[in-house]
Amino acid sequence: MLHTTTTPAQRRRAFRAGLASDTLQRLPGAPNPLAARLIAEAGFEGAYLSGAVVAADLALPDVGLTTLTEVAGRAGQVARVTDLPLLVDADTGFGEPLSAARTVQVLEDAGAAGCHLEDQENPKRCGHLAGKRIRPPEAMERTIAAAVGARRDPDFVLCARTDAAAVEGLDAAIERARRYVDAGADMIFAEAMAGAAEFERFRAAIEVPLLANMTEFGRSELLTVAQLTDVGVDAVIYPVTLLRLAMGAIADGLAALAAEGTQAGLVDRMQTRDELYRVLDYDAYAEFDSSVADFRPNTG
Ligand SMILES: C[C@](O)(C(=O)O)[C@H](CC(=O)O)C(=O)O
Ligand SMILES: [Mg+2]
Repeated sequence: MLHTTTTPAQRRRAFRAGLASDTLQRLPGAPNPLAARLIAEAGFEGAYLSGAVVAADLALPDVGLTTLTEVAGRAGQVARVTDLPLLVDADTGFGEPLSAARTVQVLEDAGAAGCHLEDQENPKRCGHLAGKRIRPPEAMERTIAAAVGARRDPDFVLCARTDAAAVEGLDAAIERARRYVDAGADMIFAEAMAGAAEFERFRAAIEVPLLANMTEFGRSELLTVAQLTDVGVDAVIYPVTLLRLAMGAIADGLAALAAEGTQAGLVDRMQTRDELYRVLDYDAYAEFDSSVADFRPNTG
């Protein structure tokens, strides 16, 4: 039935083990809990909760409008239906260091395997846009230290994201990453890298796992799993990929429905009722029901 069969602690250990292995941990962004089921079935190592997707789903831009409650609520909904570790985008931590500390605990309670905090000033924006403003590294170090200190499960992965490359240059971004690791970060998210060579520079400079963001229509060349593995990246997110695919299909479908006056021509592109019920494990619910009580007339 539709619930995780593992504990958050087990999923965090699995995530840590995956990051320590030679296999690139591939984390597609789950636009909803149902999609997380498909991500698991397709054999991915983990799932990602994108702040951009949580915002876009609410028809909001990704400029720090969403709250911890909204993000944690979504994280909890996704985490409870999958055995995959879930990495959550915690933006800037939703406030000052004390708030970042609370964010970590709330996301632990939601069942996440880890989260990332970024060094942008509020209001933050997508890391692939121009005009970003970066906090002083000392301020980010305080946030990381607070987050690390608040964590109750030492396996909860605290990832520090630096947006500095686009603002201060690659050397400064790498220097920040070093400092963030010293402050306690378990993983570094090198945001908006142009290509493989930039990841290589980060890789040579830091010891902890390195995360790449393969978001479309951004500043980064879309590197393959083989290319990312070659340069020593440990985890990759495809944060908005599934939302973009789904919204593309929705827009096309609406246009066709409006033009044709029927959806009949679209049916062969749809997930079928049978397939939806299979993913939902519908039969198991029916069986569960009948094991509790027999609702057929004239029995029992
Ligand atoms: C990774 C990211 O933080 C997200 O919220 O998914 C975004 C993705 C995007 O806007 O394409 C980002 O800032 O890179
Ligand atoms: Mg984000």
